[in-house]
Amino acid sequence: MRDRLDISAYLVLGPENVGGRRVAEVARAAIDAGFTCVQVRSKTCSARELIACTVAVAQTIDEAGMAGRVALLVNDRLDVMLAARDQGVRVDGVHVGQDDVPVELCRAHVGAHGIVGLTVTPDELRRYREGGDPEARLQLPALDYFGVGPLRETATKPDCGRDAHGTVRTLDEVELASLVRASPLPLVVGGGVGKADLPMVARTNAAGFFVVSAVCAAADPGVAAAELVAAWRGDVRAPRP
Ligand SMILES: Cc1ncc(COP(=O)(O)OP(=O)(O)O)c(N)n1
Ligand SMILES: Cc1ncsc1CCOP(=O)(O)O
Ligand SMILES: [Mg+2]
Repeated sequence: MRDRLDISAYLVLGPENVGGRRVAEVARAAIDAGFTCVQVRSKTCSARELIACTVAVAQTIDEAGMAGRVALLVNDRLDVMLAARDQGVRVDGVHVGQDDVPVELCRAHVGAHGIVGLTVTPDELRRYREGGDPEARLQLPALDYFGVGPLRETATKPDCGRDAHGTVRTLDEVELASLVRASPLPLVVGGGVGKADLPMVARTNAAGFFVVSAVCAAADPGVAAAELVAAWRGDVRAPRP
């Protein structure tokens, strides 16, 4: 999976995001619409619930004929990823934050062909660059991509980008483009992202966008996902005057 990872249209979701629908059903709608990567993320589920949810999404990806083409990752929980794999389904890896399980340990358990993604702030990203912090640069071989954000404040993760004074630091096109240029790894951008943002995100040459609400809170997640994919690909034509 490492050599063909596609994080261009990346769905992050868990039971608390889907408004009573099944996580696997929402994931399937997004995959059918062209999403390329799915991350199971829950801050409310027990480990057992998260394992069951991950297994269900893995089965859905398999049923869609996309196993090995649409990557399936688990947020934060290396143990959950391993437990789901133990049940015989394909789970490609984990996405972790700076305070989660260390990336070298993730790599050791995910395996040489698995996926490990890491969240960085703009300041943290500087540590991974040439001339930056040597300890951070040593982590690079364990990693496949960086997640950055937010584009705007989001209720899904209210602490994202918030500094010690409580101000949310958001990214604009100029800063995002400069982060993409400086990054030693592909960057995926999320946090408050909607379809109207995607032409701008695509112009920065980011590897992709990630969303929770734009798909999970939509009345029809499949339609919303298809509109996001079209906007990312630049298929959306300006309305006739
Ligand atoms: C693709 C992607 N990027 C960033 C995050 C945020 O991860 P983290 O900082 O660990 O915060 P939580 O998601 O655990 O609240 C992400 N999940 N996915
Ligand atoms: C997981 C995560 N990491 C940074 S913002 C975010 C959630 C983005 O959610 P939404 O797409 O609903 O704004
Ligand atoms: Mg985390």
